[in-house]
Amino acid sequence: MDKLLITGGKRLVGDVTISGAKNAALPILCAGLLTSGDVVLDNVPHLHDVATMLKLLGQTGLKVAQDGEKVTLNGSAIDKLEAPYELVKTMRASILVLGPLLARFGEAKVSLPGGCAIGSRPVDQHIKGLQALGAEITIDAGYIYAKCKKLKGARIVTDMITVTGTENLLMAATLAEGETILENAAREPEVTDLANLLVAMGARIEGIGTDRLVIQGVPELHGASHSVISDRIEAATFLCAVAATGGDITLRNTRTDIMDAALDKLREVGLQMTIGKDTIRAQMDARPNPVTFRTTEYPGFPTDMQAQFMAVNTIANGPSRVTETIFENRFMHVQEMNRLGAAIETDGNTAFIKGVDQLVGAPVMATDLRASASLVIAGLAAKGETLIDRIYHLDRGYDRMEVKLQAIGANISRIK
Ligand SMILES: CC(=O)N[C@H]1[C@@H](OP(=O)(O)OP(=O)(O)OC[C@H]2O[C@@H](n3ccc(=O)[nH]c3=O)[C@H](O)[C@@H]2O)O[C@H](CO)[C@@H](O)[C@@H]1O
Ligand SMILES: C=C(OP(=O)(O)O)C(=O)O
Repeated sequence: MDKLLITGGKRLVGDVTISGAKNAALPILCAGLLTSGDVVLDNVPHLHDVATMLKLLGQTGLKVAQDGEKVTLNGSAIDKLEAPYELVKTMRASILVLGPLLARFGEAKVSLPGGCAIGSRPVDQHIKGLQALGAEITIDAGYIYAKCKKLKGARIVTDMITVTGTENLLMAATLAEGETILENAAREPEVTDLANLLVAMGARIEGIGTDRLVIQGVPELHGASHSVISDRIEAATFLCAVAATGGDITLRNTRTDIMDAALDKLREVGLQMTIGKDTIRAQMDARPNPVTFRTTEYPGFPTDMQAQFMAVNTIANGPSRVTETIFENRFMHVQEMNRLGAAIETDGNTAFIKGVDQLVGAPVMATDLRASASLVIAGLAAKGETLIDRIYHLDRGYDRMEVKLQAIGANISRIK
């Protein structure tokens, strides 16, 4: 199992090119199931989750051609309407094949994803929404069996805002008969990116970017080309890294208009930023200021940045408070950060961080994707060596993070 060895204390200086967003690429790849035409994608990140999704899609009979960041999908010969447990268990986003397969072929069998390190993460809203569209759904032996003659448009109000739930229902509704209204829809930029691709494929969607999506179903969709949006979480992760270590970095291929909540907090931290059209130059020469925040749905502060900001707070010049409202168990990094000398206490969904003068390197264990990234940030700022175990979590969602960090001066290496 690969590990990362970091010797902390280096300032980060240089350029980082941000990759396409994992959370946009995964639903967008599933949109390839909706048509027999070619879906030609660019800016697809090199991630384990993308490789897993391509494997899963390939097993359905979807043809996949990959050339670097370009991926071409062709769904003219899909014959296996299934997502098996072996793949779903390694990547929850596999649930995103359910809506498209059902809408186009009238049938799907998808393993239930189950919980994960950050929470129980049920998919009841995906199921409830598809049932409202007329699907018959049964659950047996860990699998969701979904069937329908033809999905029929309906008004769906989800109990909570769900990102992949919105994406699944949106994809299904594009091929349903008549009008579907998705109320309480997620407004995350990754949902918008998917919706833009669907429109390019011939879908009729109004309200893109709002919490009310109105879809007029069409009999079929056609092929299209699309470039996946830049990863706002990867970009903000590198900004947190330089806020913790000090330095002067420039991010390229960013989308600064979809990062307001994180950028506001980074300004409060003391990071000096010069924002260009698709670049951010970030300079830091002082100890970070502490920032207090609570995670909420977009456009609020993203839960996927909570752990990385907590890493910055551990060495800030004062106390801070972090409240996690999206997932019930997303503080697994706290104990590991405390092993590095941080002073964090938790009470329910709130963490109280003191801010210490210096972290000290130690062996730690990554428990989930963003927890891994936060430990990398903490390790870069710590004195001495930090060895991070179980970095397969990091590889799920960051495109060669250690290579990008090496290029800006970090002392980090992968141990096989
Ligand atoms: C692949 C992808 O895009 N993953 C992102 C997506 O995950 P994901 O789409 O799984 O997260 P959701 O937005 O669905 O989850 C939000 C909350 O709703 C709950 N819920 C959700 C669906 C449902 O049917 N029932 C239910 O109870 C979840 O347990 C959670 O507490 O959005 C999260 C919240 O921004 C991000 O952290 C993930 O990085
Ligand atoms: C929680 C995340 O991803 P996933 O939904 O794929 O587990 C994440 O990207 O931080």
